[in-house]
Amino acid sequence: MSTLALTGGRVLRPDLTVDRADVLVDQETGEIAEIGPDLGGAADETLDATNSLITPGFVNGHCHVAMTLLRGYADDKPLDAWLSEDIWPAEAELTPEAIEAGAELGLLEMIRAGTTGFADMYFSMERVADAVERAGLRARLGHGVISVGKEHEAAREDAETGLAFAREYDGAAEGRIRTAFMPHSLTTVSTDIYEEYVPKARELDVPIHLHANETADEVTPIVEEHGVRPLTYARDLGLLEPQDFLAHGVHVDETEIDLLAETDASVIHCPASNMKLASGMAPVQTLRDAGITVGLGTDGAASNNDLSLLDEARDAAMVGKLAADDAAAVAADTVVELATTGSAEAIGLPAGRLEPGAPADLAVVDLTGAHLTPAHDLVSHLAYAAAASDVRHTICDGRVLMRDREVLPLDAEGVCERATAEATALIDRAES
Ligand SMILES: N[C@@H](CCSC[C@H]1O[C@@H](n2cnc3c(=O)[nH]cnc32)[C@H](O)[C@@H]1O)C(=O)O
Ligand SMILES: [Zn+2]
Repeated sequence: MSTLALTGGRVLRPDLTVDRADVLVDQETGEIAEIGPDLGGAADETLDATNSLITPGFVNGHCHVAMTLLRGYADDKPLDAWLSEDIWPAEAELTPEAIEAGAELGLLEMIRAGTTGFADMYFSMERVADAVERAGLRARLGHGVISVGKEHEAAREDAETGLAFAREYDGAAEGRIRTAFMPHSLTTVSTDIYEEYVPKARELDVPIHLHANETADEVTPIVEEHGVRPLTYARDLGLLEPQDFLAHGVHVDETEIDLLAETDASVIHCPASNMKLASGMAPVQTLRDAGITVGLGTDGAASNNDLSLLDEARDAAMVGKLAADDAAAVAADTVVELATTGSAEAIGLPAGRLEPGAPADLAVVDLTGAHLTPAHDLVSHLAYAAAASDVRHTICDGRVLMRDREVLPLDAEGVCERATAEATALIDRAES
């Protein structure tokens, strides 16, 4: 077997305790072979982890990775106006080449932030899948289906594209890519499309992922049109199976929380996007207390405006306390779990865990920064003080994706140049 050893560091165990140990990775299976003292000697390749913490790789439960092209293009507006006045007109000019360039930029950023897995909803997803295959991460990918503003046949075609992608790409990139059927939201996809396509997605046995209960403006029309709360409507459409996951879940009432707990569907909390678009605050502590699986997502870079799960963890803790009016709510260990195993479980990808036999999806965080000194509690540092730029090495499926801040599978300079050129041309087309 070919082996990789991470030596001289500390490891964050699944019970969130920390101790000094080396980690030996079997690069053929992509799994952790052994954790213990002095494992460097016999390994084929070594990564220095001195003064560093080895953690499970971070998992981004909800993203639109190619939206890096629109980072900073339109800010400071609520969801409705932001999408309809700025984002959708610009997205109408996207080409498959632009999406691939934007996806590569996002993947570069994610690797540099210690992210090893993510869920993504966008279009031209075969180009996103190509970029993921090259970059080496794991992903749950789906074509975002929208019917609003389209003739019925055009909406059906969009849904067919979504099904075809889910069918053809599940298991791609040696199994690192999994798929889902991804209707955009409960208000942007019509009831008849749901009625026709949810059963078809079930036949493929892929999860369903959608935006739900993100803003108060989305709740009212559903209650008015269907006479029930959005998640009751979703359940009636067959949308809340255990493998399904919803982005946001900000405006959920008690009956909807009960429904999520009963059905076992998961919620991806996106605190930065929710704060930036002033959508509201998800009741994260209440969702967790109800036994609901909660993950953490950045959403797209245009509503965040970065793709760092460490930032997101800190935001989740801060806003979670405010929402619960309780400083003890959404504590440090909770957000570290949300950013790793919580997201992985919600989106149905294997999670990195510091134990033998687990996938070697790892991030190595440099602890020498002034902002991480002293080191009373490393879980606290991950939750409240560490930044994406502290991540030294990133490993996914046993392969080193970043070594000492150098991203190996991608040419960082070329990726940034291409993305800048595509983003500039995109905005020129959108505004001409
Ligand atoms: N096939 C669709 C594409 C949908 S992709 C998913 C969409 O979600 C949009 N989006 C990004 N962030 C959010 C959010 O927070 N809420 C709702 N939609 C979002 C994103 O801009 C993109 O248009 C089409 O032809 O338009
Ligand atoms: Zn989104």
